[in-house]
Amino acid sequence: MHRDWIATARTLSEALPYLQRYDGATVVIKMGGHAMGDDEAMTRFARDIVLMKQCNVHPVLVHGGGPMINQMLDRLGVTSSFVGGKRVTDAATVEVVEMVLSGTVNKRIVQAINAQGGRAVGLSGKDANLIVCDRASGPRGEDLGFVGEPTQVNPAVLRTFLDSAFIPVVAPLGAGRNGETFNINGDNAAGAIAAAMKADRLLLLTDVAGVKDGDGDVITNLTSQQVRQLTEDGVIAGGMIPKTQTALDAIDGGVRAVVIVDGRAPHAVLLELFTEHGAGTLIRAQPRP
Ligand SMILES: Nc1ncnc2c1ncn2[C@@H]1O[C@H](COP(=O)(O)OP(=O)(O)O)[C@@H](O)[C@H]1O
Ligand SMILES: CC(=O)N[C@@H](CCC(=O)OP(=O)(O)O)C(=O)O
Repeated sequence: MHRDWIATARTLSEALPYLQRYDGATVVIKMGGHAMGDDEAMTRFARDIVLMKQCNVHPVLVHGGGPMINQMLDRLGVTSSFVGGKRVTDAATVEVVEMVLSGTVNKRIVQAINAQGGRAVGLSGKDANLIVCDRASGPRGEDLGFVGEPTQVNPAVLRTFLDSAFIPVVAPLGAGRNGETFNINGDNAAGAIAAAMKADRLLLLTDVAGVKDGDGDVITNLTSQQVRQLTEDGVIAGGMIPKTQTALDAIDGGVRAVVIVDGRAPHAVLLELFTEHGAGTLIRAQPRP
């Protein structure tokens, strides 16, 4: 029994250098719909976020919710398709997307954090013009309807949260210049916010252990150059393309490092930030010295 207590104390003690390294840091965390899991997993995630904030590491949460949007569209009998990893979004679909993301999904996360003693505040990219968008188009110039490409991010509202106990939770919607509402891919929204805030870390929580090589093994460290090569070789494909592209854009935009990590793994965020057992794939501009 005593040995267990000592092991627990040692784990806490070993967190000190990480707590010092991240003191006052801004960490943007994107939680994909597939990574959200059941209520127990959500509670665990929420507790980790509250612990981070308590340790003076400032989380800015951005969420997805693709599977939840699909469920609601099914219930309403609306079909939707994807081009280049983005949902083709007509006027009726964007109404459903906003309802699900800003409503159900956003408030589920907000409530989970607040139930753990945090003070989460839900926002979307439309609040305070946080994310202003132009129309995005597909890889071959396809019309995607109301899908937004973030062109101007105004993070002032998020900065006010950094100096307070509040934890912002952002739904990936954007404001158009002519009053439109735009649906933004969650990874894109998180990357744009992380770059605008010059975040210390961007964590992309997904449903795989990290970026895998040709043999299916997780690559723990990648440079921007290696990401470009693996994409050219077709090893990085499908849903991993927008994620790694977001990582490169964020690094070009001044984010120090991006980690793609398995959000289904218990305490993935804590392990990544506060222990030497960082999981997933770390992408940075230069290789580690
Ligand atoms: N090299 C790779 N390493 C890991 N996953 C990859 C790779 N290439 C393609 N993928 C695919 O990318 C998917 C992750 O993207 P996606 O499903 O869009 O995630 P999310 O829903 O979390 O945003 C993985 O489930 C996997 O099928
Ligand atoms: C334009 C676009 O594709 N938007 C996404 C927004 C949600 C999202 O990104 O959800 P995940 O992170 O769970 O995939 C969509 O409509 O599904």
